[in-house]
Amino acid sequence: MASSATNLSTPFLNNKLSSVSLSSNDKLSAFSLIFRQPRRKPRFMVLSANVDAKPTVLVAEKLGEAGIKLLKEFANVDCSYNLSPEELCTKISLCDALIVRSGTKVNREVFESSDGRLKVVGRAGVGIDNVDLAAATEHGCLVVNAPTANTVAAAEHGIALLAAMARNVAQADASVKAGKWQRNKYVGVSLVGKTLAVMGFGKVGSEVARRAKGLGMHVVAHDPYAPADRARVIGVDLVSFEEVLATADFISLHMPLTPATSKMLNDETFAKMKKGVRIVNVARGGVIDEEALVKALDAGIVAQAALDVFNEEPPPKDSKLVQHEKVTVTPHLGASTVEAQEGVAIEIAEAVVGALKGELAATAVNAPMVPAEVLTELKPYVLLAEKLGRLAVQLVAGGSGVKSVKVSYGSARAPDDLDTRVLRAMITKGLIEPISSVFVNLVNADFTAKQRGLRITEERITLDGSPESPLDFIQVQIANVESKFASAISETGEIKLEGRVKDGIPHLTKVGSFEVDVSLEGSLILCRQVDQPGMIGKVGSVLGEVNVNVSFMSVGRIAPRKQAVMAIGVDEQTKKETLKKIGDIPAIEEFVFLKL
Ligand SMILES: NC(=O)c1ccc[n+]([C@@H]2O[C@H](COP(=O)([O-])OP(=O)(O)OC[C@H]3O[C@@H](n4cnc5c(N)ncnc54)[C@H](O)[C@@H]3O)[C@@H](O)[C@H]2O)c1
Ligand SMILES: O=C(O)[C@H](O)COP(=O)(O)O
Repeated sequence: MASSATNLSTPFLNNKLSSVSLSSNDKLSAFSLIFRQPRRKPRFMVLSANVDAKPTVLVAEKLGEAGIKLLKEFANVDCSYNLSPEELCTKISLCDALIVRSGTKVNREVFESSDGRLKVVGRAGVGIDNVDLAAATEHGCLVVNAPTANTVAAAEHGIALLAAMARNVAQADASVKAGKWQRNKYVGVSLVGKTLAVMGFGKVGSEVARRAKGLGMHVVAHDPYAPADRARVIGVDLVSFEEVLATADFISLHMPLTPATSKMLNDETFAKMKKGVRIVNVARGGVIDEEALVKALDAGIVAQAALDVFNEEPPPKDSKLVQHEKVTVTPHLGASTVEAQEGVAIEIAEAVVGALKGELAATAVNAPMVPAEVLTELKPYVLLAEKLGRLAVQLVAGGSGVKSVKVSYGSARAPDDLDTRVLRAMITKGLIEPISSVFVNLVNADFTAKQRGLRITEERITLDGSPESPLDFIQVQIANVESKFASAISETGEIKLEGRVKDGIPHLTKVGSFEVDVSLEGSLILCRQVDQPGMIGKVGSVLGEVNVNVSFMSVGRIAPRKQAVMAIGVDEQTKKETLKKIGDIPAIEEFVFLKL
């Protein structure tokens, strides 16, 4: 038996074991974590579902009809466009899901106003810079997007702007409509043979590159995270930022807006560009310092720009950039084709409905991406994990303050073949929910634990044997606490519980140093007694007298006629008087009632 312990600082982004320190004050809701099989395509991650009522989905921006139809099959759909921030905050407390495009700011206030009801935000498009992801996570709200359906539309718009800019299409059009005929003024530049630098070689960037090659351009790309083989397949060289600045005739921007990309094109970088460079932006306005661009246009460093996106949308009417004669603009139309909008609407409606049903979400933005097959396999262990957490925390004596929890996973699988993030989230849920009003799910588990100062350390125990099942046992230990049930304290001084899955059902198999075997269904009474004949009968008849059904009983003892722990599974809530009667049985030394 070998063991290893790991401490990782970004647990949800890592596929290995980790430790986290974690709290919060949300409301307990009717939502629960449910795991189901994917319906059609492999999906990742799961969420919560309102099991009581038809959910309400607020669609705050225009969405394709096909998506609305899908939503209506499952939910009450409120299509309210052009809401003011105040109106959005007022409506949101009545909604389980919200669907937006890029025009709605889903900020912290929106999550706070939802008062715990909002469970899913669907971004009908790619960019999620208008959604406060940190606030969503803190409120246990899943954010999903529709990352693929508008890729081609955005790439086509990029190419449309590139060509229109090079040939002055918009300016010439306006001139002819104004009654002029200025053939000499609108002489353009050719694309063929020119160097196009694609910045951000992701979905849209690579489609732009593919098309630009078809136009005979020499295409290079800058993207610190792009795989070299993707570039090779398209026939594009990945180059440094400096090289882009020095060599590009055209620059097309396709990165997300992040702190690192904000104002990436600024006074300093414009100064390094090849004189007469032309810039296309269908990514996000914020990646360009707009004032710096105006200066670079005036100075002739930048010959022309074609912009679909702006720092502020819509931009101010008197924006120097928009009004600049060398600038072609469109009102954030990259994703706006009939085909893309139908596709995006379907993609986001499916993701939101799936998440509300508790299915796996392929496009979760703020939650771990765990493959569906892994989740399916872990399903019984997920229940076991939550129940062990739930039991362990109920064993802590009041005032002890749980700070440090160690979880050990015994498995014959290779160390990198067991993703424990979901299990850790469920143990966290079990540990926190019984002692607070916080609703914990996969999205906010680590965050909630950290907030509460709860440190969870994970340890992997590699066992010999068949790696067929993912786990042999899970152990949960709470250190530095007193217990209501002294027998739950192990030889090493922690509250210790161990559980296994038997025939698909979670079982409690160890309490402190005592081996027991009780299926974790209903509720549980643990008694410590002096081992002697007739104890099972005595406790059983006290419960029978008040019609409490015993589902399971198991006795674990150190040695015959010495101390023993009896674990009794009961279906019903057991009254205090009945528990007192059990405690009054002379051989019973201590007992505790635990809700599962
Ligand atoms: N105008 C529109 O209507 C429209 C439509 C679709 C997408 N978009 C925007 O286009 C952008 C790209 O979308 P996508 O679907 O291709 O996203 P994507 O995630 O597939 O690609 C983004 C790429 O940018 C790269 N990147 C990240 N940081 C970078 C940096 N500092 N320098 C260079 N590259 C960096 C990433 O590695 C990734 O490969 C997003 O900002 C998105 O919001 C706009
Ligand atoms: O990020 C995106 O998907 C695009 O910017 C499209 O935004 P839209 O949905 O507001 O058109």
